[in-house]
Amino acid sequence: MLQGGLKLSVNAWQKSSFNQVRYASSPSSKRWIARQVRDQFVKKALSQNYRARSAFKLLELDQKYNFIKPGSVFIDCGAAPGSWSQVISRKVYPELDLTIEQTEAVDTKLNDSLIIAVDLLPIEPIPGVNIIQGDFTDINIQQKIKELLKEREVDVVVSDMAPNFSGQHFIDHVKSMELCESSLNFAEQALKFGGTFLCKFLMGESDHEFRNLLKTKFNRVRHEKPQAVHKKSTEGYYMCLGYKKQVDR
Ligand SMILES: C[S@@+](CC[C@H](N)C(=O)[O-])C[C@H]1O[C@@H](n2cnc3c(N)ncnc32)[C@H](O)[C@@H]1O
Repeated sequence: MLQGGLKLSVNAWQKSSFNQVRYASSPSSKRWIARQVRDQFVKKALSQNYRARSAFKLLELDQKYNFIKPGSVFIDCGAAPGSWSQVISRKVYPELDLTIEQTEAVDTKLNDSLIIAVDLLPIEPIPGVNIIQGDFTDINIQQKIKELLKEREVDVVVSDMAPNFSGQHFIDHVKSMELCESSLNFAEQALKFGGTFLCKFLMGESDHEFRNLLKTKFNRVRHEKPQAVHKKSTEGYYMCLGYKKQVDR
């Protein structure tokens, strides 16, 4: 996540971050801030007014697979602070200048797109995005999503959900796979035939099992590690195309 307000210029932000490095209390926070200052994706996010560097993970995947299209229905799970929803909103409402942070409501009837973003944390308003605060794994929250959908089928479910890190890799991996399963369960109910599912996971013992499950449900499943993922990170993404929805006869 980016530190500092969106309105800071890159230079001002760098200057303030250098000061933070000087005054940071612990060595690990010094290292974190120093890494942010050097990070090309942090700089790009600031200059393009994205709320987090992770925007560039979704942009890279969309450039490769071209699945963010106007007129589609999107669910963004684990959306805070909102950079993936910003990417989707800018792509599906190209008529609007969404590079400028706006708080007033935007007429989303420009086309048939629908974007629903869910997170445990609050998300500042994003033009064209319906925000739900709550636990995505809670059926009451999933019911709220269904109410917003009004029986529309979903084209794309993306999940960038990450658990609170315990620091113990195995525990974090298991929690991450639970979030993946929850988003897949929801996707199975909501996606249309041929729909797309993208989910983040932390690599570990059971990711292959999950991948095999995905392969039974989608025509194409690819393991992706976009450039904006830190090299040493165990984070990966499953990009799943062509949902094989069972159609009732
Ligand atoms: C890496 S951040 C997402 C960044 C986001 N894609 C963006 O580009 O701004 C992971 C998010 O997952 C959320 N999260 C984790 N567990 C969740 C849950 N059970 N329900 C909803 N959100 C959850 C966290 O609150 C956190 O904001």
